[in-house]
Amino acid sequence: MLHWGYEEHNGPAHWKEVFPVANGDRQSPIDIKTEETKYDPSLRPLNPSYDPASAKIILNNGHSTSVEFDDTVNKSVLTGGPLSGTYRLRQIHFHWGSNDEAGSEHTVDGMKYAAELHVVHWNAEKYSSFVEAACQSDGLAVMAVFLKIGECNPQLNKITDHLDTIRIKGKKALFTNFDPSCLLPKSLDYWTYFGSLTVPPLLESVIWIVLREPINVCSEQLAKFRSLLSTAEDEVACCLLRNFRPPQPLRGREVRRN
Ligand SMILES: NS(=O)(=O)c1ccc(S(=O)(=O)NCc2cccs2)s1
Ligand SMILES: [Zn+2]
Repeated sequence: MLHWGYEEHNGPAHWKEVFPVANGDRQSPIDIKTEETKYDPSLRPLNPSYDPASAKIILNNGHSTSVEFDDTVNKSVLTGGPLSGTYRLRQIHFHWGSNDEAGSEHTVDGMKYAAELHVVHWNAEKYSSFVEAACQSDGLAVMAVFLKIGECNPQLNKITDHLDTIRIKGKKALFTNFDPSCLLPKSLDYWTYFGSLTVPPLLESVIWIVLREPINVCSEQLAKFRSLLSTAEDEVACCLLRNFRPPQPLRGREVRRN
């Protein structure tokens, strides 16, 4: 496999050839079987606290589009929920499918949503860098939000309005004054479990926090993500039509809910 991606020749089924942890016992995403989740009274309310000035750039890295934040200080953080300590906001990004019938990474009783937002944080209290944290079992905390097809979402336009300026892999543009809380649903009720990055290097360092309430987006908004290119300037243009990893074996893990 040349470089990992989401096509037949380099997609999720091939990743284990370069990243053997793909067959590990705490891989993500998973199918959440709601009847088997366990209520845990020790779980606290989630407490996201983000400063819009922390937003820096919007980027097409060839695998997704992300908004990168200034994570040199504790200005945008997530505390509470299943977390002990303060996790610092690093970036947000999306996963989507080639049509509205599939696109989310986590599924709920086998049901696929149209897309999924990931809000990535790292344990800046215990570790001195993101990359160090990404190698620790409690290093990262990713909040996942399901996107379902319905009314257009004016907040999402803040992202999709910029996608035509970063069509090509590697392109980035200034992007500030953005608080990702605007993309969270009313309820912050969640499921939580121990898992991994859903993209190579698939490191098993993520405390997953999956919000139970989806947000609405419309088909036209999702279509804009599919026009991003997974290829750079000097390559034959190829659209990033889908970028979700399918659910992985639970391997006896527990999924708790608040
Ligand atoms: N789908 S997901 O939430 O699991 C993420 C995808 C990419 C993420 S990252 O930007 O944090 N880089 C991950 C890293 C690269 C090298 C060391 S860690 S997190
Ligand atoms: Zn992701």
